[in-house]
Amino acid sequence: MTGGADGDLRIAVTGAGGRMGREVIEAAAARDDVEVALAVNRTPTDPVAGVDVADAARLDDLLADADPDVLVDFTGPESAVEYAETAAEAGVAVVTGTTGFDSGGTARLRAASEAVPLLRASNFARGVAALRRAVREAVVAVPDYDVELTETHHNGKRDAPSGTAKTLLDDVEGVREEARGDSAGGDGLDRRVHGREGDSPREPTEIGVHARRAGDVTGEHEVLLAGNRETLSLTHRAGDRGVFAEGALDAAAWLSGREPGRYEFDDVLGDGVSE
Ligand SMILES: NC(=O)C1=CN([C@@H]2O[C@H](COP(=O)(O)OP(=O)(O)OC[C@H]3O[C@@H](n4cnc5c(N)ncnc54)[C@H](OP(=O)(O)O)[C@@H]3O)[C@@H](O)[C@H]2O)C=CC1
Ligand SMILES: O=C(O)C1=N[C@H](C(=O)O)C[C@H](O)C1
Repeated sequence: MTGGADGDLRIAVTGAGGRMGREVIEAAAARDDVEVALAVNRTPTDPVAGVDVADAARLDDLLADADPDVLVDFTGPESAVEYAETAAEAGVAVVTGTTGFDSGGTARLRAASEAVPLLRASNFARGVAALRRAVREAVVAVPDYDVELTETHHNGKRDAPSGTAKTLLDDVEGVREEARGDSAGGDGLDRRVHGREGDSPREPTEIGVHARRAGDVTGEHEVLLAGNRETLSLTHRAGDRGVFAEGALDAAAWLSGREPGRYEFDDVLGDGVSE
């Protein structure tokens, strides 16, 4: 790990007043290898875990003053892109867990990653990394089974389906396309069906996607694979947001000092997902 004079990783946190921003600052406070050099928020926010929160509109000047190693972002898709571009101009690496990017936002993140290392992940839980592997393996084993994905989140979540759901769907489609010999690049036969209504039966190439929003559920993802005489259900449940914050800090520590480019959470975990 690279970092400040005493060897600590120095991070900047955007969205410091949000659910995840607070969690990241609290997780950093609980570690002795990470220092929060800067915390910003769009709207005025009281200190978080003793860390003052500055105005995000001044991010460029504040980055120049604080000179952090990595910017850790959990905000919204528009702000995440703007913050990543500001960090790239300042030569600061970026970890973003924000979800809901459109193709334009994704392209701008890619451009930012030409200047600095940028790691984007829809989910920083190690269990989700394991779930992805298990799902890919299961789909290889039963490529003709029906697949339905259900995700459940708290009632404050904006984007649907979740970023993790989209990642899992990409994984399923990639494996199924390969099994069928479809051309690579996501133009295969599979069709995502969001919810269901009407009177026609399910097509084999449908992948059902169901997004539930209720109460304070941190985050649950279930991939159901079903043949005619058996079902296989693979499920991850996040117990609290600390699991995401810890993963994001691990990613920041791993990313600091790397070459510019795009990175994923799997790069951090290597061959294993255990702590
Ligand atoms: N990858 C992962 O492991 C995880 C990813 N996430 C993702 O992280 C993101 C944030 O989630 P969460 O913390 O629950 O959300 P919150 O709504 O609790 O917080 C959002 C934060 O982002 C700021 N923000 C939102 N939109 C803008 C904008 N347009 N300009 C500037 N600031 C903005 C808010 O500022 P303000 O206070 O001013 O409103 C707030 O600080 C989501 O995309 C979510 O899906 C969440 C959990 C885990
Ligand atoms: O908004 C959330 O809360 C979460 N968002 C991420 C997603 O969209 O997949 C990760 C996690 O499920 C929590």
